[in-house]
Amino acid sequence: MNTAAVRAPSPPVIELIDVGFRRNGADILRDITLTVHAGERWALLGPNGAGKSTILGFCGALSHPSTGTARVLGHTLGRVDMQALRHEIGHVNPRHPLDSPLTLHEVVLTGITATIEIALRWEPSGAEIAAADAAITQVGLAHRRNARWTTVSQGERGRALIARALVAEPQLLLLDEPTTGLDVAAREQFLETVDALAESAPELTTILVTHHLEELPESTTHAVVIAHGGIVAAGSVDDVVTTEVISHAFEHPIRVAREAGRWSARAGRSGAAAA
Ligand SMILES: Nc1ncnc2c1ncn2[C@@H]1O[C@H](COP(=O)(O)OP(=O)(O)OP(=O)(O)O)[C@@H](O)[C@H]1O
Repeated sequence: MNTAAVRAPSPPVIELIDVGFRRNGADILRDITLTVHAGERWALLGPNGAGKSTILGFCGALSHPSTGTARVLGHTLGRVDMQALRHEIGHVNPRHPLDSPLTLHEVVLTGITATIEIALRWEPSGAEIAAADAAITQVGLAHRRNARWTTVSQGERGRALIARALVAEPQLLLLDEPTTGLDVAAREQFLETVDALAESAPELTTILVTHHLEELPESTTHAVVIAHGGIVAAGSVDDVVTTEVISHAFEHPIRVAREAGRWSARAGRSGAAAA
């Protein structure tokens, strides 16, 4: 018997129903309806200004929509303590605004208090120190545990920020253009780390925003493409990340290919230069 066929569907991690977002008289998002289930690994794609960060802001309980309903981990935004909800969500922001020379281990510990610096009058317990060490090992950085943040490379920082997010045992992990500024080797190491989560944390739901299809982890299962504040396509990654959908969203001919699990995009030329 196929047990997958009879298994009850998992409750949604994100539910956006007819969501709209309006600022200064302008519709930034409209008619956004999207459901994300536990263990799915989504890519959020679209051209500059499409509204990706705004949607990620709802998923991260940083803001709530002007119209419609947004539920995150079962809580309706606007009717929940957003700050408390944020503790259940890991957020990897490559522009982590840290000024002081904490060690990598200390930066990971700040994931427990959801602060940038070590929280005042806070002493991590033995279990919390061990959890930080486990998360650092999980992302392959045990040898850099005591390195000062200022001496940690961009690539290592990206992986350390995943460890910082994981130490709080989130159900949802948001990755906001996480490979920005990484060289090609560091990018691959970062993507390997993300792919490894699919094995080590299969129930963890991830949403990754990127402009570049080459930066999609192999383990991506679903994608949503947005343009001009609306959804162009959403669903299984192989149905959505196609030449047709991407060309439509970016309003430009873009040939999409998938080879050995990874995606590539080749943009056509307008022809003006050749004329
Ligand atoms: N609070 C706000 N007030 C006014 N306009 C806003 C606000 N937030 C976003 N916008 C506008 O809404 C549009 C969508 O912004 P958003 O940052 O979500 O797009 P994005 O897809 O993440 O873009 P990018 O790829 O350039 O980061 C942009 O035109 C932006 O200028």
